[in-house]
Amino acid sequence: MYGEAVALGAGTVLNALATGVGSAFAIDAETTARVELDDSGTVEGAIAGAPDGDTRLIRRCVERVVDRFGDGQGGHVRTESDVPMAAGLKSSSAAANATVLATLSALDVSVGDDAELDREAACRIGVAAARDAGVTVTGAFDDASASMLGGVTVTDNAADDLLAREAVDWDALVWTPPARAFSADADVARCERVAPMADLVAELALDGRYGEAMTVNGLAFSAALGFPTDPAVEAMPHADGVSLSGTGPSVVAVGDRDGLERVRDYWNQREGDTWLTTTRTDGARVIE
Ligand SMILES: Nc1ncnc2c1ncn2[C@@H]1O[C@H](COP(=O)(O)OP(=O)(O)OP(=O)(O)O)[C@@H](O)[C@H]1O
Ligand SMILES: O=C(O)C1=C[C@@H](O)[C@@H](O)[C@H](O)C1
Repeated sequence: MYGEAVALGAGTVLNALATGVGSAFAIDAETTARVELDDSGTVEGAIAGAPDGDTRLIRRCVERVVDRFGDGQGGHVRTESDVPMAAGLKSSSAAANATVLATLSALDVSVGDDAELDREAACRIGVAAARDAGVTVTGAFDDASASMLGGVTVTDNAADDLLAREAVDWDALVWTPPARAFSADADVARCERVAPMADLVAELALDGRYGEAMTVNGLAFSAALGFPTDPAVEAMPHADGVSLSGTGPSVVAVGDRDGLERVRDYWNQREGDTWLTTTRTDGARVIE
C-alpha cells in the first residue's frame, strides 16, 4: 500500500502568535512525502538530508490517518523537501500536508471537492498532528491551509476557521539566513504584546491589502521576536510588501520582478540564501 504526495511552503502575511488570527501565502517550494503501509503496526519516519531530524510530526500524521481510515496498519514515511526546516517558510505544514495526502492515497481514500474528504478537512488532520507533536503554537492553520489549498489564506487558528482565501499571482523574493528558529520556541508573550498591530494587519489582509498587511506584520514581529528590520527597510522602496516570515528568520518580499531584483542586490550581500520565486495557487496534490 503506497502513496506519494507534494505540498507547498509558504510565506507570512500575519503571524498568528499574537491573536490567533493568521495569514499565509503558498510559494513555489515543495515537500514530497512517500508512504509505504504494512502490517507491522508501527510507523517509522525519515527526513532526506536530516538523519537526526525530528520525525514525530510525520509519524503522527500517518498514525492519525490510519486511526481514522485504516485498519491498524504501520509502515514508513520518508520526506524530501526544498523548504528549509525551521526557517519560517512553513516546512512543518508542508511536511504534514504531504504526509497526510500520501497516507490517504496509500489507503485509497480519495481527496477533493466531490470526494470522501476535501483538502481543507485533510489539512486539519495535519494540524491536529502538529499539535500532538508540539511543533506549533496555535496549530498554524494559516500556514497549513495556504500550503494545502494554494493562494493566500486568512484564518482563525483558535477555531481552525478559514476566514478568507484568494488565488494570488505574485513574484516573491526570499532571504533565508543560516540561523534556524523553531516555532515552538518562539516568545509568545512578546508576540501577544503586539496584538494591536496584529489586529490592524488582519483588517488590511481581510480587505485584500496584503502588501501593506505583511509589511506592518514584519515590523511588529521582528520587534517582538528580536530580528533585524534592516532587510525589510532595504526592500520597502522596491517591493509591494515585505515581512519576517513565520517565526523567522526568513524574510519574504513580494512585488514586481524588477523591484525584487533590486532588493536581491541588497540581500545577496547578507549571509544566507536569497532566491526569487513565485506564489502558487494550485496547492498540494497526490502524485500516486
Ligand atoms: N521535511 C520535513 N519532514 C519531516 N518533518 C519536518 C520537515 N520539515 C519540518 N518538519 C518538522 O517541522 C518542525 C519545524 O517546524 P517549525 O514550525 O518550527 O518550522 P517552520 O514550519 O519551517 O517555520 P514557521 O512555522 O515559523 O514558518 C521540524 O522540527 C520537524 O518536526
Ligand atoms: O506555530 C504556529 O502557530 C505558527 C507559526 C508561524 O508560522 C506563524 O507565522 C503562524 O501564523 C502560526
